[in-house]
Amino acid sequence: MQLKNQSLIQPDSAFINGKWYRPESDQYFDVINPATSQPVAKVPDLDEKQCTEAVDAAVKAAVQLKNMTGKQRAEILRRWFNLLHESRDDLATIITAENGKPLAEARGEVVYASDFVDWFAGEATRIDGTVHQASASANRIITIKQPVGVVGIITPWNFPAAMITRKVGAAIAAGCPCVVKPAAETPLTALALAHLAYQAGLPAGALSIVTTLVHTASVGKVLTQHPSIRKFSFTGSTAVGKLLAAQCTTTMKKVNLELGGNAPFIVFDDADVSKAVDGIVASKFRLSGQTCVCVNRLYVQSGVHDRIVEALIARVNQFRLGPGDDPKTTLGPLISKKAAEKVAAHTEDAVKRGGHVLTGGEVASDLGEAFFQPTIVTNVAPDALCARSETFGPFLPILRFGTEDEVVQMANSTEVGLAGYFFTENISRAWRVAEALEVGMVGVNTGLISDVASPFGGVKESGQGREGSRIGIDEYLEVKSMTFAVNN
Ligand SMILES: NC(=O)c1ccc[n+]([C@@H]2O[C@H](COP(=O)([O-])OP(=O)(O)OC[C@H]3O[C@@H](n4cnc5c(N)ncnc54)[C@H](O)[C@@H]3O)[C@@H](O)[C@H]2O)c1
Ligand SMILES: O=CCCC(=O)O
Repeated sequence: MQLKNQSLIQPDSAFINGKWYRPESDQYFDVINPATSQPVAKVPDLDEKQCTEAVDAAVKAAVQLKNMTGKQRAEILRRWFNLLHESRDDLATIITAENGKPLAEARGEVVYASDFVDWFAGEATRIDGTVHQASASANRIITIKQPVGVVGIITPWNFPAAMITRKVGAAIAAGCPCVVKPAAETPLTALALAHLAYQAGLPAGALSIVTTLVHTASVGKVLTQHPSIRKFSFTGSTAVGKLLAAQCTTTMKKVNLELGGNAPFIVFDDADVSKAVDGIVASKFRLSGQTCVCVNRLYVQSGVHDRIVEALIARVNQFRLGPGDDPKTTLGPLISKKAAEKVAAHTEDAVKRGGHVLTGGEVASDLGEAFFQPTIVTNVAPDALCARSETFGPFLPILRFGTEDEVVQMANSTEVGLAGYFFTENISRAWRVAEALEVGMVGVNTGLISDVASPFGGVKESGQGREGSRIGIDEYLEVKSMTFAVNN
């Protein structure tokens, strides 16, 4: 991989205790480029012992980070932000090589990821307490906020930079060291981020990157069960999140879970059709449909159904499917062959239940095993697999509906609730539906809701807690109340 700054990738190394770490063992795993199915690098397959070393280093760093002022931590974060910004082309190249997303999207992710670092640099200087009126007249009560302690973090492959900085930026701002296990598909971005964080002046041990494949479960046990880790933060599927949250109960860690979604997108008859189509395309096809907030089910009211479908087909047929490093590509591969097979299975199931494939519908095997054609299916049954669970691919199932009550009921009929979207020009309906949707985040007349300033998180089985925004730092802080007796 050709980079301007070749030091962002070190051969065969992880990053532990402030240094590139090359273990003596011969256990490594390949990082695969999804566009070619070929290896782009190999990284160490670290085990629970090496993860524990990273935790021990973090325990030492905790004292140092806690004793810094918020302003000092903010200065480190600002320098990190500047380095991320200067390295944005290289970081985008690394993201595209291991994740597959088109370079333009990868650059966008670097901006999004570094914005979290900048944002939390600001929050580091605003960790304030409160004053309370005591019930007993002799007492005075104040609160302070203190860092929760060492944080264990596990992240997915779909945003190899942003899913890390959204957590680590907040944790460092609060004064908490982090031990991160990135997804085995995308460890290189995580390692480059850590290298730049130390160049920015992070104390040794404050951020370690434990790369692993074979030892995923045992490393996960260290991060969820080690008594010195006080907080565990996870982004990934609901199934894995449930397992890891259960492991955390043995030591009663604070837990933050950002899990799977199944976002409904509703277009009412009174919507601006052209804006709605823009919103659907932006939300559905970002990262080839592999984001937790992507539209998973599109509900269109009968009066505008045919116009919406026609406009969507025209837009989808303009996509150029190809490898992410080709500047002409507008839609990249999925993360793996298995991911493409899942989209094929959802297509097949929808068709079996009466769905009509209007465009796409197949693996684009001429390009590679992880490419799937952008697909639109109409007449989808409410009980189809794609309506009940995340497809995580460039597959748009369309369901027709009649009334507002009916569609809100269908939108809410899932066990998850991360994002939901709708388009209407009726202000009363906008309030009603926004309040009625059982999700953590709503897009009203927009398909793009991700913003560092907006609290990110879900309800029901989509998780617990909120990341980003001015409340995201609270995930890494404990409130301590102090009662002072003034009349002895
Ligand atoms: N809510 C959010 O903010 C958000 C953001 C991005 C992705 N997601 C969700 O993530 C999922 C896609 O990501 P994925 O396929 O990487 O999810 P995943 O749950 O399979 O993996 C996520 C991480 O968990 C690790 N992991 C898996 N099994 C483990 C175990 N037994 N012990 C320890 N670690 C383990 C993986 O190696 C990876 O690092 C989707 O469901 C998506 O909606 C949610
Ligand atoms: O995949 C989920 C995270 C996407 C985002 O933060 O916009």
